[in-house]
Amino acid sequence: MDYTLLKSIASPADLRRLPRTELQAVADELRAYVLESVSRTGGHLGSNLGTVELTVALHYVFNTPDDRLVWDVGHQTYPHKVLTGRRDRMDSLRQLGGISGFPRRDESEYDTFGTGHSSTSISAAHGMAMAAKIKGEERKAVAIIGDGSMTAGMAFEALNNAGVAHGGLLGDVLVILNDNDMSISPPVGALNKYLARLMSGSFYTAAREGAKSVLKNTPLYEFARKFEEHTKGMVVPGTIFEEFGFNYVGPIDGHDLDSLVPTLENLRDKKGPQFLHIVTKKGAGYKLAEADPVKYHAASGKFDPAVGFVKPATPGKTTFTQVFGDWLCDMAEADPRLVGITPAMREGSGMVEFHKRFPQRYHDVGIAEQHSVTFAAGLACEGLKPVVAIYSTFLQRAYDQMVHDVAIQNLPVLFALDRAGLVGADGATHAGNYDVAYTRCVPNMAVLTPADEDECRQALYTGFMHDGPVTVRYPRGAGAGVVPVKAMTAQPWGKGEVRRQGQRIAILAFGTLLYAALEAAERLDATVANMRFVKPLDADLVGELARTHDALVTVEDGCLMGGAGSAVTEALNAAGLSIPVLQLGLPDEFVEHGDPVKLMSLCGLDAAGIEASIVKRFGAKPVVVHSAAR
Ligand SMILES: Cc1ncc(C[n+]2csc(CCOP(=O)(O)OP(=O)(O)O)c2C)c(N)n1
Ligand SMILES: CC(=O)[C@@H](O)[C@H](O)COP(=O)(O)O
Ligand SMILES: [Mg+2]
Repeated sequence: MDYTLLKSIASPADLRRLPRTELQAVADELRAYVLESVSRTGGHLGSNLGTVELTVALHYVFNTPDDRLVWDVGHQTYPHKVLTGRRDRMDSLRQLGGISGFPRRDESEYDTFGTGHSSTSISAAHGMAMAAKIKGEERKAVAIIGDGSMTAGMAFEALNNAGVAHGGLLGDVLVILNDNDMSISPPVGALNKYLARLMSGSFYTAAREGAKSVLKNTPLYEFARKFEEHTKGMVVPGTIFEEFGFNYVGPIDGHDLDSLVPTLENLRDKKGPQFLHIVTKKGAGYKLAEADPVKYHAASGKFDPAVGFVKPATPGKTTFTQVFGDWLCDMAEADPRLVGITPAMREGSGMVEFHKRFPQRYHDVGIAEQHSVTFAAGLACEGLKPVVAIYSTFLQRAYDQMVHDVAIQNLPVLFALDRAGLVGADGATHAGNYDVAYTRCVPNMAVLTPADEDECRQALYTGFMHDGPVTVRYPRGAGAGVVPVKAMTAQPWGKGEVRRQGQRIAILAFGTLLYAALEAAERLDATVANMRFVKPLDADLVGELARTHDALVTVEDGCLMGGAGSAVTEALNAAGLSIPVLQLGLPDEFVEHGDPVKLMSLCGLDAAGIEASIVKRFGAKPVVVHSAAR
């Protein structure tokens, strides 16, 4: 395809100059372009293919960027990026120095709100709509949210707030529910069942009072009019969204531009909170993705669109996620009290097999991180042993639940924290940089940082056996390749181990950076300790190393501020030990998207970087002046 139309669109203003009859051709080119570029870069696929017509219609009808589009999650914004002046940069998507896979305010004026985590769009759009009212400006704010993201409490908190007037002001906010009957996995929960009922009874809603005028000029209007004649006097039931104060319209076909464009035009001209329910297909227009939307949610790398995603001929290294999934099944086999919980991340968290084998002990609670944690607390109160499998970045959502519902009551909940540290292509929104800092300060919480695959299995077992809340953190992908021993052995609680005996400098490694530290230590003849626990910290080992070395170096793949290195300095202070300490970890800045190996190197957290930092601080032949307190 030579993308003649797309090439003529440098910005949405160009799109708006085209006759409506050309829009389907634009959509066809756009879909092909997105598929082709994702096949070269990897990235989210199904959701982008499913929102092509919606994106064209939105930029055609609304006066963007003056009217604000807020994309929930933002994993479906590739067509939006192409239409908003970033067509030529799509080949750099999610790569170091390239454009982000999510909307970014610093990337384009059309990206009105940065996302990555779900269910924020209605709140943000409501804020923008209210700001327009307060400032006396005429503009619309549109939130585009998927059916999966709609399950989060935050979406309903926003509806609850946006549907009523405040001080006489009612925002002109339009919520578009993009219902493709999919989350990453098949959708779960009562809301999904409700939306399905709305879909099957669509003739009812099409005939509702508020909807009729909006459907004018659409193919649905005549149908709605006839239906109204037929049902005169009948009470048509309201939708939940109307109860929240929104004018509900739909469901309409989100791939049919002849319905979408006039419906959006009519909604654009209405005041107050509007709600449009559209129905789309995840992966639309690409048969393989339509047939298997779970697999085609995202591409991990390049692929041939004619062939689709293929498994590599030789299996890759076992990932930490797989280690967790195997451990979970083995542990469930051994202990009938185990219950596995995921907030909508079954595949990413390695729980597919567990779901198959233990369906009654598997709970996908939807995109509901807060609920997942308090639900686990409830299970634990009744003597069960919940394991919450959650990405480090998403546990941020449930901080109070972790503190208030789990830790204060000292309940035995195991948090399996996947995606700890930098995650690579998803960038700062998904990086798990903060969990050590935000968990270790909470009383009763134990924080385990396994160094490799086997340690991960044993740490999960150790945490599971502990009678209190525990986090076990591990990164995306594979580690050093240490094949887990099948037998599960509890690690000595709160104890680290010396892995290399050297002189003068002692490196205290937390987590998978142990191996980079060992490599650096070889060249410096430094001692290396695998600390295993951030909390309880092995204060005896810290003291011993401080007394026998000239300087300590802490190494971790989490944020420096408040992290494991800080725990070490606190322990030294508490023991009255004074020794130079170099703390290595992630800096006080958001690390961009890109290849994780390169990113770690840029942060000075590969073997060469660790060595260089030590040499820089302590000299090539590390000799440090002894402190008075030793
Ligand atoms: C708070 C949060 N939890 C989990 C995720 C991971 N996640 C990204 S997309 C997605 C599914 C979203 O479903 P939906 O909104 O229906 O969009 P679709 O993928 O169907 O287009 C999930 C669970 C996230 N981004 N944010
Ligand atoms: C958009 C989103 O939040 C998910 O799709 C995320 O990108 C998945 O990340 P992993 O590939 O690490 O599971
Ligand atoms: Mg969906």
